[in-house]
This record gives sequence, C-alpha cells and structure tokens, in this order.
Amino acid sequence: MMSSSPAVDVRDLCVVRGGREVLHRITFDVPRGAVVGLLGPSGCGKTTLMRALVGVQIVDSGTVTVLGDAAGSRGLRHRVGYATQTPAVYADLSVAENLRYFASVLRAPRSDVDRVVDEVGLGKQRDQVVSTLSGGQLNRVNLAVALLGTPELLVLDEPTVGLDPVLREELWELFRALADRGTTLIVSSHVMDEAGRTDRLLLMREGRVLADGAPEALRSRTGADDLEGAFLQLIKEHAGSPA
Ligand SMILES: Nc1ncnc2c1ncn2[C@@H]1O[C@H](COP(=O)(O)OP(=O)(O)OP(=O)(O)O)[C@@H](O)[C@H]1O
Repeated sequence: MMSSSPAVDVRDLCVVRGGREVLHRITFDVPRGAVVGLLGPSGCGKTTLMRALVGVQIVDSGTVTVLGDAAGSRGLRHRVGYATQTPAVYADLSVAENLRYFASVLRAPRSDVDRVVDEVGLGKQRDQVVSTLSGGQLNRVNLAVALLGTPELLVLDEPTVGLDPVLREELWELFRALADRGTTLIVSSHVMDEAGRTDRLLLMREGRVLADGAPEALRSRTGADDLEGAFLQLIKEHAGSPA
C-alpha cells in the first residue's frame, strides 16, 4: 500500500562541519514522486544536506525523516539510492562487473544490471574496464549503481556534471520517467538551465534555503525573465531582510 507520509521531511536541521555550522535550521518536505532540484553555489551545503538525507552525516540538531523513518535507519538501506559526486566504483572492474557486484551487495535482482546499463546509456561500454571510461561515462556508472534495486528515493549529487547536452537531456528524461513511476528524486546541480526541468526547486545559499517552490512560481514571484535572474533577485531580497 502506498504510504501518505512525505518522501522527505526535514525539520530545523543544523549541521556542524570542521567546527563551523554549515546548515542553519533547514526545514522543508518533499512529496513522493517529485523531482526536486537542489541548487546553489559551490559550498552552500548541498552535499551536506544530501549526506544528512541518506544518513551518513552527523547532525547537530533537528530531524531528518525519510520515507517515514529516521534517515540512516537500517530499513531504509534498500529503499534509498545515493550517487555521490565522486564516483565510488572499482576502477579495475568492467561496468557490468561493478554492477553485478553492487547488485549482489544490495541484493538487487541480477536482471537489474541490464536494466540500469540501458537506462544510463552505457550499452556499448558494458564490458569496458572502468579506468578507461571518460569522465561522463564514469559518472553514469555511478548513477547506474544508485538505480539498482529500484529505490523509492534517489539522492543524486550533481549527476550531470561533465555530460554533453544530449546526454544531459537523456538523463533528465530518465529522471522524469522514474518520477512518473513514483520514485522521488532529489538532484543537486549548479547549472541553472537544469532547474526548469524540476517540479520543485530548493535554492540554497550559505547553508540556508532561500526559496522553495515550483520553477515557474519562483520566476513569476521575482518578476525575473529566467531562473538565474530569479535567484539573483532572491539573494538581493534575502540580503535586505533581517536575519
Ligand atoms: N569534511 C569537512 N570538514 C570541514 N568543512 C567541510 C567538510 N566538508 C564540507 N565542509 C564545508 O561545508 C560547507 C558546505 O559544503 P558542501 O560540500 O555541502 O557544499 P556544496 O554546496 O555541496 O558544494 P559543491 O557544489 O562545491 O559540491 C562548505 O563551506 C565546506 O567547506
């Protein structure tokens, strides 16, 4: 039965890294089946927030609930897929060998290997050793691992970095197809032109969520021509408001 709890519910989340608070009382929730973009400049805290969602980040205060359970709970292990920014695959194994290995660790069906190879468009590189792949192909192997086991929530840290426009387009089509099947996706990026493809945007800056809404609503609220302009406008508004 489909649960009605949100896919993600974050309340007053504060995270300290290296003795400095890098997330300041972040609060938001995400309904199931949404494609949410996490956007903001380098260092604003996107990766830290994603780490908190998958339960690998020590949290100072606040709560992070994922698919109805506390982030990082044992029961979430097979329900949440995470693709880190730095690919975490074995360089001396082929694409298929990596995927077979991770499928067995995750206890995902063996047939998933062919499915995810196809989804990320790596059919031709299936038997190629990972150390010989291009940067974009390597990113896609990393993404393929996160897709194994058909997780209900996918947390993807800059999955389209280094990809040409055609591949980026294909991946966004894949994200949409996954969401249409009920998967929730949280995708970080600092490329504004990808933001328009999401259902919902969380604009982050300096450890805070500056704005949270549908791309079109953010654009019309600020009166900007595009999302880049909207983001700049929101930064100005934020700078002028009391802390
Ligand atoms: N291990 C760490 N120790 C100390 N500070 C850290 C550590 N990791 C990250 N930080 C700091 O936390 C802040 C948020 O970093 P984070 O990696 O979450 O940003 P980001 O938005 O994902 O950046 P990017 O887009 O460049 O990946 C930054 O100021 C960063 O320097």
